[in-house]
Amino acid sequence: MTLLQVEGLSKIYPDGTKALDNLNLEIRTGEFVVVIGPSGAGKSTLLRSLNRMIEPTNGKIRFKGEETMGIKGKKLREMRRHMGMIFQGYNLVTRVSVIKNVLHGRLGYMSPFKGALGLYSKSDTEAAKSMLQRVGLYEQMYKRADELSGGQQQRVGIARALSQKPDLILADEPIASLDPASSLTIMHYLYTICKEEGIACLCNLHQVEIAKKYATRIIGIHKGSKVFDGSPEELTDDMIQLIYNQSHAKVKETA
Ligand SMILES: Nc1ncnc2c1ncn2[C@@H]1O[C@H](COP(=O)(O)OP(=O)(O)OP(=O)(O)O)[C@@H](O)[C@H]1O
Repeated sequence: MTLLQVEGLSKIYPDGTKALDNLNLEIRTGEFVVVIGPSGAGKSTLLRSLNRMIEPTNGKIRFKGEETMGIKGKKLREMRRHMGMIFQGYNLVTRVSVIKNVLHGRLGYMSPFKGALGLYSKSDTEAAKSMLQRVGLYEQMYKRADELSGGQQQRVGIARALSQKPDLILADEPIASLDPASSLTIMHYLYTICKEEGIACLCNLHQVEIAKKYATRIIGIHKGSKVFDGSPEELTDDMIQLIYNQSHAKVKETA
């Protein structure tokens, strides 16, 4: 089933940089899609345009059957509840506990008053504990977030995104700040939990080998355009060369 449909998405930044150029994309329920492409290709701009952290210049975005371009206020907040975001720099509130960071994923479901006072329900708290169990951090839940290693902080980031009960996770270079071993641990948790929960994931990565290991589908972007859309098997070495090095006019789109 189609979860997200993007048509003709473009983003021109105020300084004239064309970061996305008429991009089309479809994500189905439960897919694990990895976006690759050279630095500056527009990967972050794409992810952030989908949840409207960045305002696209043009195009249509349909999420769970609803047009999301132009929606504001309550409707935008409701849409964002269903799109969890994972960041390269984790974006935790480092001075508060691990479990509080996970509970922040519930803020979109609470009144601003209850949220400001941290009045989380018992069931939210129990769910947060169970998320932390799943990412192997149950024992660390009352530590301050900044007492954890980078890899552990990113596991908190995953648990926080999951506590939103999202249909889609947008992961913007989730392993770019981590060593190779921690990177694989993070990808393992992200992939496994998304699969188990039936959550779709759109993940930007620089590491092509890791993309091929986990993705059910890979999208290659170059200068803001989609130039490859296919299975990991279809992403041959020649195709990788073309995505990273050459004019996308030569790159065959496979889907
Ligand atoms: N706020 C901004 N204002 C102007 N140009 C921007 C802005 N943010 C990004 N860009 C430009 O838009 C283009 C796409 O940037 P983006 O960060 O989306 O690429 P990326 O593929 O995620 O790169 P990287 O892999 O290095 O993170 C680049 O040319 C970048 O310099």
